[in-house]
Amino acid sequence: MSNEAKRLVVGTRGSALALVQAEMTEGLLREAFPDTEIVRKVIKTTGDRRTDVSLSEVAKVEGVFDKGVFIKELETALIDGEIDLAVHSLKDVPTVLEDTFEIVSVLERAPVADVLVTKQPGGLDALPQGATVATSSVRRQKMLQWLRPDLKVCDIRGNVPTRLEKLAASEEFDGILLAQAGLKRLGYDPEGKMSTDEGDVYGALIAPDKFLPAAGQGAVALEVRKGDESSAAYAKAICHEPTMTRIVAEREFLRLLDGGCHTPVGVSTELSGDTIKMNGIVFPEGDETGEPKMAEVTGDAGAPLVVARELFDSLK
Ligand SMILES: NCc1[nH]cc(CCC(=O)O)c1CC(=O)O
Repeated sequence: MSNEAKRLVVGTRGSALALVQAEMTEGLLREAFPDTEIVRKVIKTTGDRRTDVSLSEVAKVEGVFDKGVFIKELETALIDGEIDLAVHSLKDVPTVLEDTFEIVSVLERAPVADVLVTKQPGGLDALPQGATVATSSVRRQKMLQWLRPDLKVCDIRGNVPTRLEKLAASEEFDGILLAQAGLKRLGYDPEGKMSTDEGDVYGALIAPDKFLPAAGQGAVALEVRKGDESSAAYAKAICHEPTMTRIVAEREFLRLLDGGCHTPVGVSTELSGDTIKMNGIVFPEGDETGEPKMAEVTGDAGAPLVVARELFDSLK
């Protein structure tokens, strides 16, 4: 990197969670590069603008490629040179990027479980027969109805704090499903009482061995223009390698299944020494209510793509 006045512009969405994740990124960058000015630019995405319809509708209505609804405008800002580095929740990033972009780094991952948040404490076991749970994720819908066929599901939109408020105020549904990572990063206790302006709600973890997370859940990804070696070097300097190994494996598995965010797929990984253990679950698509397919494989953590393919092959 040259010696002229150095400046790096970090682009982020404006949601409370996105801002926390941007702050984490900027903090690490400032520590590693005290001589570089780290600047933030907040960008509104299609997904932030269209909170009136379901997420799958947003992609269709707005003509945004698959699940890029939370990233498209950040990528445009990268291309226009308005920002040098885009910070994303990795879960929201499509498994296949346009050729112009590259995910070059990830921050240390937060816990990956899903959390059931309800109006009464007690978690899943305390939810009455026939209760309704709101979620916009097909994976969460399918997994929930597989564990509890009596439950009904409905759609919900909005950022994490908004969803908690909607739950506290709702007459229509009794619970929502959220990522432990997002709640934790926003300062909520995912295993206890959470206060909102509309009242208190209660979180309970769902064991991730029963309820597999989305690929990349809890990870923060840093994206640059392909070929922008300077920005890539900044990002790579703060990369958490064990997280990178895991998310490469998880995203490869999802890519092989050709899944976007609307594919009912769960995947989890665990590193121990030189090995990586992967668990996968795939639900039949559409309105079918068949049994899911599940598999577990263990392999060389140095070859995450190979292990992901083994998991994929064992589910075919
Ligand atoms: N599109 C929603 C989204 N994207 C990332 C997170 C949470 C943080 C994460 O899982 O990385 C959430 C909300 C949720 O699932 O509760």
